Amino acid sequence: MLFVRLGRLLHNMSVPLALPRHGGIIRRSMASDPATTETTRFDLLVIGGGSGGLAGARRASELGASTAVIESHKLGGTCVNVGCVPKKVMWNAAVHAEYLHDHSDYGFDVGNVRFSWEALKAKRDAYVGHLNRIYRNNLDKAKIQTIHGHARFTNDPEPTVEVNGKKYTAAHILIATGGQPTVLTDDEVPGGSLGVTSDGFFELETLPKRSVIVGAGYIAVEMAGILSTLGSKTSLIIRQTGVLRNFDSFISTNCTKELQNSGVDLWKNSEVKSVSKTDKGLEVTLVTKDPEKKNNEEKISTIQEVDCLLWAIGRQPNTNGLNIGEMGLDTDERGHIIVDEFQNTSRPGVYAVGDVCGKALLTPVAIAAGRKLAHRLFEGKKDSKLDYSSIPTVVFSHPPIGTVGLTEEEAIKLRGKENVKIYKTSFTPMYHAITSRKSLCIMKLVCEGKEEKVVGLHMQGLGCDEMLQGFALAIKMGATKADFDKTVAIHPTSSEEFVTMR
Ligand SMILES: Cc1cc2nc3c(=O)[nH]c(=O)nc-3n(C[C@H](O)[C@H](O)[C@H](O)COP(=O)(O)OP(=O)(O)OC[C@H]3O[C@@H](n4cnc5c(N)ncnc54)[C@H](O)[C@@H]3O)c2cc1C
Ligand SMILES: NC(=O)c1ccc[n+]([C@@H]2O[C@H](COP(=O)([O-])OP(=O)(O)OC[C@H]3O[C@@H](n4cnc5c(N)ncnc54)[C@H](OP(=O)(O)O)[C@@H]3O)[C@@H](O)[C@H]2O)c1
Ligand SMILES: N[C@@H](CCC(=O)N[C@@H](CS)C(=O)NCC(=O)O)C(=O)O
Repeated sequence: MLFVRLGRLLHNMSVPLALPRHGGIIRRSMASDPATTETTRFDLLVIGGGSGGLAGARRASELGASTAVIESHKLGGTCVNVGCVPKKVMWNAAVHAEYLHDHSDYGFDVGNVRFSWEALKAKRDAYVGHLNRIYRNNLDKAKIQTIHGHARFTNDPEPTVEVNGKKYTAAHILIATGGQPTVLTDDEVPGGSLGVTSDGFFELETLPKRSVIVGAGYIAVEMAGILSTLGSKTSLIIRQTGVLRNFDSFISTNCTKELQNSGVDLWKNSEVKSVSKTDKGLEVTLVTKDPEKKNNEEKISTIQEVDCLLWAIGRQPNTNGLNIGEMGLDTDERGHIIVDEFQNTSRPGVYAVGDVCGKALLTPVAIAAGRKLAHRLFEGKKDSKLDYSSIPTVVFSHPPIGTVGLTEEEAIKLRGKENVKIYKTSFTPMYHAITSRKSLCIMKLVCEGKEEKVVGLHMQGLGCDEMLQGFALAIKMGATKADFDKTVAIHPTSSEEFVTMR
């Protein structure tokens, strides 16, 4: 420990040195001399200051590793800057807008309520800026060196990274570069570049009067909900007949209906053919297939005066410019870095976590994988790895969706229909007993085997976002339907339905 403290002290002073540290690592800190050809050495070098990179770096530093984080943009990565955090602020605003419709049913006369997108955006951006500073302070407090710039692997024999002309290496290099929204080129869809992605959504200075969103996943559903609820006339263009097709079909079907019920103009079996700009906004031309017609008849339609066209069609890994090909790192067909269950890449001493690996693109997954890796590398916990099964996830739709474990379809495929028992219910939550606006709550338990182990839980309804974490814990612990039944209900809540299902 003495070595570690001394090492950190000297490191902070940026003094060239050769100091044996735990693991026999020699580090030379030359960062203050731009002309140097020397390579600065750490125990852990993290590329990407987003969720996975920051969490892994901070845990490694707590465990005594000299650590640096390289970030090309803003600390906090996608989640803080253009993901979960600003999205949740917008969702919260949309929930306010939804509840306004119920105020008179609950006896409030709120008069003429006005909404200012500009005021909301200013407060949201200030909060994000505050988080950027907190993350910077956290790194400084942990004595982690922050290197600003774009990292690129060099051709040195030992894995080495170059940033702004300086070289850095480490016993362990973690790639946590995340991803970015997929964009369509003008060759793929003429005029497609006139649209924005989720990154552009967070730059919108005013509430678009007319929005068109393309996609059927998390982001399309969440942003269609936010825009529509806040008052933008919103069309959602999907290629198939429902959104969230990877989710349990109960959820996919219900979410598709809820979007329509809430006023989103849904275009099924449709794709954007072209986009053009006019004086009054964008003109989005769609082609809609009629699956009923045997000859695959197509209909062409145009949505006019569009202020915001938003592509939400998936994300791709940030590996461009990293020079990983030269490093000999294996990637899949979509460019994600292939890792084993311990986050090892195909090159010893180089690891990857988070979105860049393409598996469960969620902040807590990146964080947990980064932390588990730090415990393995710097605490000698050789079995430390993230269990990727039964990861709970929430879609911030209206109402929200919570889901964990196997879908009914997956359970049947894996275990056979005869070994799967389904319990489900759908009801109007008591909140809506006295409101004219209604939304359903739907719940499903997927149970397996004679003991009816709960292997999947899926729900959409008011409060489902906050309801999921506890149930996810029970499922992780191996709860059976009998355990659910043994648990006394909490009344009057929606969650009580999960422990009284028959
Ligand atoms: C709109 C939206 C909403 C989301 N909502 C949620 C949600 O509600 N809940 C949830 O769990 N997840 C959500 N996500 C997903 C979540 O944001 C990601 O899973 C998470 O941020 C991934 O973390 P990461 O560390 O892998 O990458 P990132 O957070 O993307 O961080 C990667 C960092 O690496 C930097 N970088 C890239 N290349 C280089 C380079 N060569 N050199 C230096 N730096 C580099 C980038 O600038 C970036 O800061 C959302 C995503 C989006 C887009
Ligand atoms: N609440 C959260 O936790 C949260 C929120 C946002 C994002 N995220 C994470 O971020 C990831 C990325 O989000 P995402 O919504 O961009 O991707 P996504 O969830 O992977 O969904 C993208 C969907 O868009 C459709 N699509 C793909 N290409 C298309 C094209 N060319 N034209 C039209 N539609 C197309 C596909 O649906 P069809 O095949 O059905 O057409 C595809 O499933 C998510 O998977 C999630 O892990 C999480
Ligand atoms: N509850 C979380 C922290 C909150 C969180 O998830 N923060 C996001 C951004 S708002 C993150 O990327 N955190 C990285 C980190 O905490 O190291 C945890 O400690 O695991």
